[in-house]
Amino acid sequence: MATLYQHHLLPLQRLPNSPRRPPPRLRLPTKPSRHHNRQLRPRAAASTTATVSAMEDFRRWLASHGAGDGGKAIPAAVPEGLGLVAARDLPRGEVVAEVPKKLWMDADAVAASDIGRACGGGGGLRPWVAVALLLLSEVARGADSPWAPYLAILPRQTDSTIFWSEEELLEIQGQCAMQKFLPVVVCWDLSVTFMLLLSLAGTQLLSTTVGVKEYVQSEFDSVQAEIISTNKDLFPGSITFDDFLWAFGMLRSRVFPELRGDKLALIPFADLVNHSPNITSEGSSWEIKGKGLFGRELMFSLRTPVNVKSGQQIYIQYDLDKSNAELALDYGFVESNPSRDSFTVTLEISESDPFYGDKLDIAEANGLGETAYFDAMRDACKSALADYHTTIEEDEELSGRENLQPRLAIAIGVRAGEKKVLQHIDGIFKQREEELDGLEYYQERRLKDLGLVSDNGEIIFWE
Ligand SMILES: C[S@@+](CC[C@H](N)C(=O)[O-])C[C@H]1O[C@@H](n2cnc3c(N)ncnc32)[C@H](O)[C@@H]1O
Repeated sequence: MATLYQHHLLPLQRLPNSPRRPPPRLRLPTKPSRHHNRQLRPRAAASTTATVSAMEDFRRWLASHGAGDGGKAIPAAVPEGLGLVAARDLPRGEVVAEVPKKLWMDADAVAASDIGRACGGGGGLRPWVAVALLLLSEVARGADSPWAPYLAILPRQTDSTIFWSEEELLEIQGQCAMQKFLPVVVCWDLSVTFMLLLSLAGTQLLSTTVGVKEYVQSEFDSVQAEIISTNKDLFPGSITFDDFLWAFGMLRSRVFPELRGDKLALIPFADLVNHSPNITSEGSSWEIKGKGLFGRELMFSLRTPVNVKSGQQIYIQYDLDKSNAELALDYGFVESNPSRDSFTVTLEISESDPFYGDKLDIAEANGLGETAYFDAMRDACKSALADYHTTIEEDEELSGRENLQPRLAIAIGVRAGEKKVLQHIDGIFKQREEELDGLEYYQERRLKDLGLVSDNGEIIFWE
């Protein structure tokens, strides 16, 4: 336990957004954040009037570039920050936002920019790093940027766990006991997907968040050395890790999930659409199509997946497959839907184990032949459950309280979900343990494979 606890604390102490770090110097957008953690990135004072005028500028900018679709959706302040509100009754499938390619921040925009010129078209960079650098260099240009009205309405941060303080992150701690010695490698979630993995990997939200930040830090170190420090004209103020993390967080939370790799793009206006758990349709709510003369101009077209009344907010479904931990990491919210709960259990067979081959064989065949294995799984579940500082009942009581801070609500939602999944796994192993007598033993199965035992379990003698 002590070792595992340290495993989480060590990287956390090095978290780059620690309040001990000097404040970022890049002037980031001044849209007021509804998020409560102001330590990391103190924002410039911005009055409501400034926001209203920023929104007006943004709307004018959209209209002047032919974005929108007859003003059916209006960017507006909503409980989730900003969002799209229906200007009239909209039937399901109606196009609500059309955004021409010239407004997208994507690989082509990078190639056409000074960033692209400075690094050979930007093609050598990872797509997200290239767009992140474009975003930061355009922020650095201030009012001279062609995207200035869009940049001005971007949030300073979201409730994604990458923006949480160390104290906030520790609210979700607890799950590390699963990394103790155990005989087989198993990865499981509430949908009872049974997968076999052959390496040890901590997969819970806390360690994932730390891992993501370490990854972003290493990317930052490279671009800092190779691009930022050698192109002072593009980045006149210094770019800090916090700035780079902000750009990463914006991409992570705003890019439509299907726009991956070279297609990665920030689509102003369309990226204001918020998520609702009530939208359960699998199909995509958007498409890219040709418009104008000979369909030459590419247009990002967003549709409403359901009927929306005038004045109501337009929502889409971000991703039905994401767990609550992934939603918390990418967007900074969770759902109460239990199918979003997950706890990935990653255990390993030690290669020095004298029965390594046999255990691996058992694992690969999904064989469940040893009482010890069930005991270990059940012990691991209990041990992991004991590591949480609160019980499910306490979490439920806490989550029912009024005016819960959004990040605390996320932490409670994720850790309660993990515990429910652990209890579920424990229940399954308990049940299988009780059924053990009826299961085919490994030795018996191997003899059967060799044709030495009949289906009724009798040894076949061929002499
Ligand atoms: C694509 S942006 C949507 C526009 C965003 N609301 C804004 O103010 O710019 C995604 C972000 O919106 C917020 N968001 C979207 N759907 C939400 C929901 N159902 N609950 C809470 N926040 C949500 C989260 O901050 C998320 O990271």
